[in-house]
Amino acid sequence: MALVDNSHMEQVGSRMSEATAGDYFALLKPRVMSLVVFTAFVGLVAAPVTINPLIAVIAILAIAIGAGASGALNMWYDADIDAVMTRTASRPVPSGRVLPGEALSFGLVLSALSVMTLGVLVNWLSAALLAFTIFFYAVIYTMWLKRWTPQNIVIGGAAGAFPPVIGWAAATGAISLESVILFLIIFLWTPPHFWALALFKSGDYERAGIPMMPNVAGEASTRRQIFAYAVILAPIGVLPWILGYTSAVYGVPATLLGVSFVWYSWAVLRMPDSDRVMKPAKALFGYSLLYLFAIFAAYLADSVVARVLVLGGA
Ligand code: HEM
Ligand SMILES: CC(C)=CCC/C(C)=C/CC/C(C)=C/COP(=O)(O)OP(=O)(O)O
Repeated sequence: MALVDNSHMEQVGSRMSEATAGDYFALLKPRVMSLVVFTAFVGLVAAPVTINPLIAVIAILAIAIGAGASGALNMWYDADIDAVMTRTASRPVPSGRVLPGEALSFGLVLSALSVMTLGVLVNWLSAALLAFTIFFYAVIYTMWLKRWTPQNIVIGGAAGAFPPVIGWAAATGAISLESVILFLIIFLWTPPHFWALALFKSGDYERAGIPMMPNVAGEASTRRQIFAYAVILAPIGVLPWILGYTSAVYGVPATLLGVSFVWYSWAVLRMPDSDRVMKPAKALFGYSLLYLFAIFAAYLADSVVARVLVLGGA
């Protein structure tokens, strides 16, 4: 059930907007999706096969376009709530630069294009996973969970965790335990990543009527849950090393990154209730981005080192 009025999203006749290319680019959520695409790239490169470089480039481009398309569909549907949140009010649709119908068509065309490209030129398992991920983010998360339950980003976060599995499937045509662990890392990372931000942006979500955890369960409970996810995430991040999938090139940084994640989350847990500046929450949000980039970069470095060693030994 929508908590806010959607009526302003009606398109006026067949009027065209005067959107620029930059507005369409913004519909792809390029900053967030750059990290999403990086995790897909790592899944593709770390998979234990040699993939044709041209096919690899096509696969990554298709995943990037599919991820962007899901962002455009999200912005089409969420225009009503984006309009009342300070962080999102100037996005292309709520600001009127792109009409809702244009954002919807853009998202649908790019979704179809990306899935078909992956299916025809790479393989149909990765295409099916991409289609499912777009559907999960644009429909299950955006149209349903986000406005309905404070567990929205726990369940919806699965969409953001799929890209390395898609990359892996593009390279191998299969899903393996190793790619499922990469999924788990992002899945467990998402709640602290997002709730840290929600703690210091809770006013925005309250105004928009979105049931994010701090508004529903309160700040103290959100901080405890952030800490719990961090404590589970830290060892799962080291699992690829423990299971022998990687060497210390990944294992050592993953351990340090995990310990630091728990440390930042501990600071959020210990934050006094009266702290209105929320420095620890802002620090954790920033660190969460560094963590995900660095742990996937370490995974990539590990697989490159392993290949070089194999080549050297051959
Ligand atoms: C349901 C899951 C997620 C939610 C609700 C969420 C939410 C957010 C929000 C609200 C922001 C604030 C800034 C903005 O709008 O640009 C943000 C920033 C960011 N998120 Fe997430 N996120 C999720 C998953 C992910 C995933 C899976 C990734 C990457 C793998 C990611 C990467 C980023 C990055 C890179 C930024 C910084 C963007 C910037 O500098 O503007 N997020 N996230
Ligand atoms: C390959 C593929 C399809 C990847 C998709 C990956 C994915 C689901 C990323 C989610 C990241 C994200 C921007 C969440 C924002 O949630 P929000 O919409 O609640 O945030 P907002 O308030 O900033 O719009």
